Amino acid sequence: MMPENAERYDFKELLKLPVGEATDVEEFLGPVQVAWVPGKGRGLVAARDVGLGELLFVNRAFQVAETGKLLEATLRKLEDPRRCSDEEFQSFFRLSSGQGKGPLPEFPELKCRMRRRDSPQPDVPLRSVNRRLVKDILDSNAHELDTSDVAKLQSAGKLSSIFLTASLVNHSCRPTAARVFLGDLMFVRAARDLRMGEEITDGYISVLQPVFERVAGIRKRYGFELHEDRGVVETALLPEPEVRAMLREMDEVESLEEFQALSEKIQRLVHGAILRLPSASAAVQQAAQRLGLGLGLEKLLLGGAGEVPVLVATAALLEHLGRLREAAQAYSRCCWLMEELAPHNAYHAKWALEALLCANRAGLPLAEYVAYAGKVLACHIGPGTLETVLRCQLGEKRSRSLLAGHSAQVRSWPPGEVGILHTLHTHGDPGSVSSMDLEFHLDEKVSPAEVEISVNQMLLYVQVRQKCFYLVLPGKVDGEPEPIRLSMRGPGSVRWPCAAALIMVVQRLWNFVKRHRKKLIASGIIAGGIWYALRVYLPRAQQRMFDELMKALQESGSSSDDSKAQQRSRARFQENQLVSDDYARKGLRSYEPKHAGCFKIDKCQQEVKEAKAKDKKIIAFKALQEECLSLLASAVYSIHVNLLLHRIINNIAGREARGRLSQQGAGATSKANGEEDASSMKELIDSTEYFLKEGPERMAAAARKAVKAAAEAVPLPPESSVNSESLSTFFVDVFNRMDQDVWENQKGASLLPPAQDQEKGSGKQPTFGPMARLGAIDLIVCL
Ligand SMILES: C[S@@+](CC[C@H](N)C(=O)[O-])C[C@H]1O[C@@H](n2cnc3c(N)ncnc32)[C@H](O)[C@@H]1O
Repeated sequence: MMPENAERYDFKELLKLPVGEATDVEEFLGPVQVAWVPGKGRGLVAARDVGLGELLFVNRAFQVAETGKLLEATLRKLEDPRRCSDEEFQSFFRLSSGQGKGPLPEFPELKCRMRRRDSPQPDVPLRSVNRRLVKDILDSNAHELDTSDVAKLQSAGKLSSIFLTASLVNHSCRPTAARVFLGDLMFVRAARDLRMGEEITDGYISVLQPVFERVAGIRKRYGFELHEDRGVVETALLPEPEVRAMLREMDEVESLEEFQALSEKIQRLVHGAILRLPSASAAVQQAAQRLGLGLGLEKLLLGGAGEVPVLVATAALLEHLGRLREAAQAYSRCCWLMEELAPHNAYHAKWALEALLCANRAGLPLAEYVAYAGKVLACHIGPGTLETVLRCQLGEKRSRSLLAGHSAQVRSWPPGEVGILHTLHTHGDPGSVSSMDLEFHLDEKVSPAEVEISVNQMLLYVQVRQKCFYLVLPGKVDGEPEPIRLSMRGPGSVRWPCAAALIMVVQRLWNFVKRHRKKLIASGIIAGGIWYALRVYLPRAQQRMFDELMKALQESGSSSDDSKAQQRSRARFQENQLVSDDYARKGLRSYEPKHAGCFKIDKCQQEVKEAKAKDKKIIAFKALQEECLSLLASAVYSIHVNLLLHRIINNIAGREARGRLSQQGAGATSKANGEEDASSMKELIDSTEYFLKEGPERMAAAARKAVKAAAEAVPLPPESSVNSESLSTFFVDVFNRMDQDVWENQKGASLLPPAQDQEKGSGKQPTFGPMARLGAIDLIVCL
């Protein structure tokens, strides 16, 4: 890795090195020389005009060590002649030990040094070294190496180092140089265009802080006072209490909206400050003029009012929320500020990369973002390093597709910013302005019709849409300057605004499609599925649901009809029951005396009374008991049979006949069924009449027989006492026997008139008609 000239360093390899790693790479000394700088001691200046990004020098660390161990490591190296040459030893002790710590020697000679190998001679005596002095030199000149990890390629631990040439670089709150650490080397480049003799400066502390914090930080850490034009202007225009209030608010802000609101507040504060410039003291105005400010004044003041951390937080939050287009713009705006504050330092490089990556994810056209990030990285690390850094971050394939077709053409403003860059040339004496040429580079989103320009005293206002820019003129304006010659340049072609806009839209669409091919295909399939579901499946499903609903409604309607019919039929049935029970009661009036005449209760009582002997009395008693129980059983059974026959006639037989009628349809009743129903009904009516006339005797006989048989199974008094349980068993037995006699054995003759016994003489028992019989059995089971 021997550089033939300044740009022959192999950055692909250098970028892979861990921070602080020793290298064999040759140092480089470019267009720089040592000079006295008023108020600062020695410093490095440009030996000729230098272009932006030009390599100024490459310096190898004299010593690298863990932070906190640098002093010991440096002492050991200085003491040992095998490791530290006399020339290096002398150069080290020519370094500043801090302001006011003794006179500075003449300019040390700048030279390139090869990496020194430890000498093999074993017996060289060690040097004696002033520990205190070494400590002071390190305090004034040491660098921490943990800011170089821009590309996130290297894991920078907490390492400190001391460089012999780079230690001649003074601090500025508007640095002119950018440095990066690669291995044990420091690369220093021009961060702006430099004129011959212009000082090469670096930021010892963060120059993104307000002036009072920068002053205090330098005083505390390096022990010298800051006297700079930036600080003078800032102190005069930005009142410290107002900036402190902003900083306090910054600590309390929690949401994106609050950050955005705070950013707007800071911008209002800064715009108010700029308007105060014309009424500021002559010293402040001269300091502003020396800074050569145009838009830079706004940027510097925004930096001093704390806009950068607010903007970085806003960008990070937008990125986190997936609002990538806005995030890309916010990072671009950070870069826009850095152009003035600390161009091409590690932060600037980081935010240029973030803007590019967000724009890529947002599907924005990348040409400008690539060009800008390429420019910033070229000035921060070296030419062509964007590709290497992207490859390490995104991988070979993605970085290649991101960079495809984009030339690394260097553009001098951050993309994504609705704004203008300007070069301002004035003619006439300094101190008054009567005519000027202004050249605006508009970005493609701005047309000249959207730009308004007005001049007032030292300020020239340029209003682009909602944004206001202030240009501080190098002298007072005498009246309205005439003529203002304005030329517009840049990609914002206004000749064919519609066509240009259309082409831009198509281009963006095409880029988007190319980038998100797979997602678009998947989205198309999903959208097709949703369309099918909505247009085809949904109407079908709705129709099916509608049909089912109608069916359910019909069913519920018919079931309610059914239940009404059931209610009606039940009411009719109950009414019929009442009617038939009434008939049954009337029938019993003639039945009762006949039934009573069938039982000889009085005679049995008499026999009990008349019996003298105990056993005869018991026999008489048993006969009385059987007669009474038979009367009871016969009476109950008769009542039931009587009710039963009437209910069968009025309800059951009638209902069965009606049911058959409705099943077959009105008027469709078969003749055979009709005749059968009529003959069954006649059987029942005849049976009822026969029962009421002849039944008492037959019931009494059946009851007596059943009681006699049951009394043999269930002992009765006086042999045994009875309780409700034994009585219940007894009567169940009695009625079962009566059932058998009357129904099951089909000795229906007891209930049937002799005329019904059609097969009389045939040897067969007479029976009920099948329908009447079924109904009767149902009813008996219920009873
Ligand atoms: C790293 S040295 C820079 C070179 C130093 N001027 C010299 O002559 O060796 C740091 C010292 O330079 C001086 N210095 C650097 N920047 C300065 C500044 N902006 N204003 C005043 N003194 C500065 C301070 O004395 C500081 O301690």
